[in-house]
Amino acid sequence: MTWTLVVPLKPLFRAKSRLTGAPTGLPVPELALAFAQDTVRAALECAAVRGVVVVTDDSLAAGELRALGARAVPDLPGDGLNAALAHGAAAARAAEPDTPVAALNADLPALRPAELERVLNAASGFSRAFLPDAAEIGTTVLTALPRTGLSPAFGGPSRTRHRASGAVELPLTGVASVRQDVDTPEDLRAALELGVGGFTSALLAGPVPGPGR
Ligand SMILES: Nc1nc2c(ncn2[C@@H]2O[C@H](COP(=O)(O)OP(=O)(O)OP(=O)(O)O)[C@@H](O)[C@H]2O)c(=O)[nH]1
Ligand SMILES: C=C(OP(=O)(O)O)C(=O)O
Repeated sequence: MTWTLVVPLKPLFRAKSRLTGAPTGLPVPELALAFAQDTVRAALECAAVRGVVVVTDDSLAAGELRALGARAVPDLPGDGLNAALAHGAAAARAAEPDTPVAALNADLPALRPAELERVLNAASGFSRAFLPDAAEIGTTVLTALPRTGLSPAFGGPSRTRHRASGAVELPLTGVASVRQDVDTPEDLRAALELGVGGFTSALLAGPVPGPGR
């Protein structure tokens, strides 16, 4: 079974507000874009993924993520995260009515394709399933089989809401890269320990000094 992933991304100028003032000293919008690029690139390298639909109103991010092979669609006007996910799932199924769909956060810079494949393969046994984030409060992946509504309830303590909605919590170990979302400077440290992808690591390494500098 191969999945269409729906990746929501806020406009970069308001994304990742909890990283403002982080010791990296880097502009937060640049970090948010690099996280999304690493997330989408790893997702597209996953053998269980047939495509990625990014939902974003940010034209710069849409262009960069299309360049990696994702499809990008704008948000519905004024609706927020869960509406964006439902809209992305509908766009995916308008193109491919029988695809299973999975919401995936855009802030997983350490994501490893093989770990994502384990999560999606485990999810294929349940009509709806989810993976809690590393903090065990939120959610990083929510899945729905063909002809099943995604019914996303993301935002803050979404683990409890997804469980209450009937989605099955996947009891997996060894998938830390799929669970490590980055909201705070502490999360970024944890992601760096796991090993982040090339966009984030290049940004954190800074520009290569030119001659005479
Ligand atoms: N398309 C879209 N994506 C959203 C929206 N709100 C949040 N997201 C995305 O959903 C995921 C979780 O978002 P949040 O935790 O609310 O926001 P964040 O930018 O990650 O972090 P904070 O600003 O620190 O809350 C991230 O990938 C966001 O970019 C929205 O209104 N539209
Ligand atoms: C929106 C969510 O994530 P975050 O931890 O980024 O707030 C969530 O987990 O539902």
